[in-house]
Amino acid sequence: MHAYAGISIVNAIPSWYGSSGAVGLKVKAEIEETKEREKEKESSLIREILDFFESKWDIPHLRVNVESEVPQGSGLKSSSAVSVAIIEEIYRRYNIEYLDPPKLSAILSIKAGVSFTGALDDASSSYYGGISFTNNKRFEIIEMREPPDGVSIVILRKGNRTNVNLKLLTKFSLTFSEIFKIARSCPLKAMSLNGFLVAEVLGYPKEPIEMAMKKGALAAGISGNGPSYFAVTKEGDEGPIYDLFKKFGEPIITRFVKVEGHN
Ligand SMILES: Nc1ncnc2c1ncn2[C@@H]1O[C@H](COP(=O)(O)OP(=O)(O)OP(=O)(O)O)[C@@H](O)[C@H]1O
Ligand SMILES: O=C(O)C1=C[C@@H](O)[C@@H](O)[C@H](O)C1
Repeated sequence: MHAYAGISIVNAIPSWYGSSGAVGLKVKAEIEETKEREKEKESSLIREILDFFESKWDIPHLRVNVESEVPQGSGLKSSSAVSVAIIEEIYRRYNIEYLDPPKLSAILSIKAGVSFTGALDDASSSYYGGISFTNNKRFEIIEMREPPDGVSIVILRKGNRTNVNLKLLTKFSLTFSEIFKIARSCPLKAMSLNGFLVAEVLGYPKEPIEMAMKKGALAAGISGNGPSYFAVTKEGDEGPIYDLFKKFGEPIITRFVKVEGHN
């Protein structure tokens, strides 16, 4: 099964309220049965998911193959996409019905230590497409919404996040919960506010965001906990932002993904 990478509208770490938009970069996961698992080759997240299923259901040992269009440690929701895709594959293959894949992904991501809040916002957009609004503390999807039409997204993919002090974000919980309220009526505005604040607090350069806005982007920011940047433009207006981002790395142009639903 494939799931989607995503960009942040509101980072949930400070206030537990999060919002994420699915984009057309895919993460595919396939499972195959194996005699022995090679646990030392599994990422902590994959190990947690396989251990969970083996402990609860009588299923064979599995090996997971992941093909991803986004690098790990990029802030582009790779971990949530990998986990919802594996969970869905296992459900389908062994006819298991349990929690919705995004909810189970959130629980197992916390257990695996790869997420603070479980990132239900990321997992929901990754699995269903569209834009998610979630309360991660309550494992609650508040709303799944269609993304805006007629826009393109230019992403500056950067991987291998180095140590950033995510605890600093929690000092700004009130501001982020206000940004979440703004996101409910104006996701594009919230993306930029979130992006500026995340960059400021975590110490990422704000230049790519500021310059993208000056060049006419509708929104720009940092995704997740960084280090990837993105900008939203009117369809057809990507050129100047693409050229700008090219100065900082290898940009890619994509679109929001509409709500597809797997249910
Ligand atoms: N392609 C992958 N294959 C296997 N495991 C992965 C993959 N991507 C992520 N993971 C697992 O998820 C963990 C966290 O991933 P990562 O730091 O990439 O999160 P992210 O989703 O990019 O970040 P953010 O939450 O800021 O968007 C990794 O340490 C690894 O255990
Ligand atoms: O670890 C987490 O809980 C999160 C990480 C980032 O992707 C955030 O964007 C997300 O909202 C929550």
